[in-house]
Amino acid sequence: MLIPGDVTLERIKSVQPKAIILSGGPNSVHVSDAPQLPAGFYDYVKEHNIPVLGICYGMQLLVHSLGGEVQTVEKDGEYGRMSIRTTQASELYRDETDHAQMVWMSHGDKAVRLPDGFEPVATSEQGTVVAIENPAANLYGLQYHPEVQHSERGIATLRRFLFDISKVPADWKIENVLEEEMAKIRATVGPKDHVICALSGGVDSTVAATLVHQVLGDRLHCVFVDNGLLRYKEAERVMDTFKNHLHLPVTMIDHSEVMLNRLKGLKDPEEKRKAIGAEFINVFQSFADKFEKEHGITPRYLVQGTLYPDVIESCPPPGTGQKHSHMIKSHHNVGGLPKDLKFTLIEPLRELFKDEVRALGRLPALNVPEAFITRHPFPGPGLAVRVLGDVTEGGALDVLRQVDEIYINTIRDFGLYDKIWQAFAVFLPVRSVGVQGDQRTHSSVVALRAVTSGDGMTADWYPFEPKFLQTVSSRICNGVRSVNRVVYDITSKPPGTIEWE
Ligand SMILES: Nc1ncnc2c1ncn2[C@@H]1O[C@H](COP(=O)(O)OP(=O)(O)OP(=O)(O)O)[C@@H](O)[C@H]1O
Ligand SMILES: O=c1[nH]c(=O)c2[nH+]cn([C@@H]3O[C@H](COP(=O)(O)O)[C@@H](O)[C@H]3O)c2[nH]1
Ligand SMILES: NC(=O)CC[C@H](N)C(=O)O
Ligand SMILES: [Mg+2]
Repeated sequence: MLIPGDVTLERIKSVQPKAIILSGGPNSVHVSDAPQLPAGFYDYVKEHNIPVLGICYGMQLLVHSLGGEVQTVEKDGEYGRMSIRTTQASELYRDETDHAQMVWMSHGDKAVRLPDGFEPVATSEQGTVVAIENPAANLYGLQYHPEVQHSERGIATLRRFLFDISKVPADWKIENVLEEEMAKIRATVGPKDHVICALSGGVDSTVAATLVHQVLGDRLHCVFVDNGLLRYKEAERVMDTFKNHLHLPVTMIDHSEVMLNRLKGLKDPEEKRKAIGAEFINVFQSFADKFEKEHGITPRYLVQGTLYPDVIESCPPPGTGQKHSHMIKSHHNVGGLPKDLKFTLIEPLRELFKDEVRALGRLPALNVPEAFITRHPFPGPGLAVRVLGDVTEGGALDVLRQVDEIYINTIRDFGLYDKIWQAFAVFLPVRSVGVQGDQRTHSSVVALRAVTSGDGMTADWYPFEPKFLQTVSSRICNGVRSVNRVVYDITSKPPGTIEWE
């Protein structure tokens, strides 16, 4: 169970935890309103012998609150990939002494003195203490993120903490999520209610729509919006696949003119995201109004394929108590929603990550075709977050469509599509000098991005072979007249994000 970091001890007691994980967060323990442990926390966990694991900020909080010292480092922050090594036998790693692994880090503070009773059991290449434990008190800390896919043995360490040290039963099953979410929909939506589903052709909304459709049947009305920010021939392709493979009734609404007019002149990524979120809702509202006129019933519910990362990265919604997390970017379907939203949202995937959604979609009960399950994610704001700045300037969207199509086709030609989690091109708001056919050119620059990931929360850049890069670069410059330079993005997340805006 997830509960906010600033709850009372009574709230913690009410869930009768078998183990407690204190998560990471953007604060430093030295900031005055940083999340603290409630008074009496250590007495409570000691009395009930509840193991506690602090991750990143959580570990720093353990160290700080128990009398150790945490310092903010000026240089040598650790963001992204880092090698660590266990230094002695421990409870967390059992007898794995002197064992190296690659982990993912994201911190600028570190523990420089440990509280009494704690031992350092692993350190990073840069000498930072990255794992600590006090087994007698059942307290553990990891400075890196074991929960992310790129931490090699992270899941094994979490399993060790939860199932061996804490003896928590391993009974979470994706099948249970399916049943619980279907039951929630049955309990929420009345027998005569009609529901709209925002359907994009992506994995998440397709799985969400299939799940809701099983409960509501023809009272579900799927709407696919052509927002003018889609990829090359995307609208035709999506409508075609729905018709031929999924057999869900979908209405396509062309909103591209309104959307592009609204985006004219907008340069700030957040302003763009908010405008797009609002326009999406305008489309669903008009659809609901029209439905009411025709059928005398107002659809009051809106299904979206929102995932947990969309929620974490967006401005924390009011009332969730998540005041300590930072807004990274407003996902159009969460932080980009207008304040006066008239729909009640149905988001059956809201607490899941992408790999879990893929597993859900593959369950025989849903049986979503593999072509949907394995698609690379494509963000709702589409090419608008890949044309940096004003998307309506200088034909950038068209150039990007052509470049993206060549890039993805080349990835397919090289048999790499399923090895890459997401790949796309970015149109940069700069021009570079080139020479083509002995003529000077002053033309566009595009960046290519390809990442590996499991859930989109962290990512690493994909190490293409030189042969691929040579081929794709010449195909793009030869095939798209106004591009004379191609660059490849070699930034992991963190410190970058996957999209550029
Ligand atoms: N063009 C669109 N038309 C209608 N709804 C959309 C569109 N794009 C996005 N949405 C809605 O916004 C939600 C979030 O978009 P997002 O891109 O994260 O998910 P997805 O498209 O379903 O899956 P994926 O992440 O694999 O692309 C979608 O699940 C869907 O409900
Ligand atoms: O539907 C979406 N609406 C959005 O506003 C949005 N912003 C980012 N993304 C997708 O989320 C994943 C993580 O992206 P970032 O590292 O850029 O935050 C990547 O898969 C991104 O493509 C979005 N999807
Ligand atoms: N990811 C985190 O929990 C970061 C913790 C803290 N803000 C740091 O930079 O050290
Ligand atoms: Mg999408």
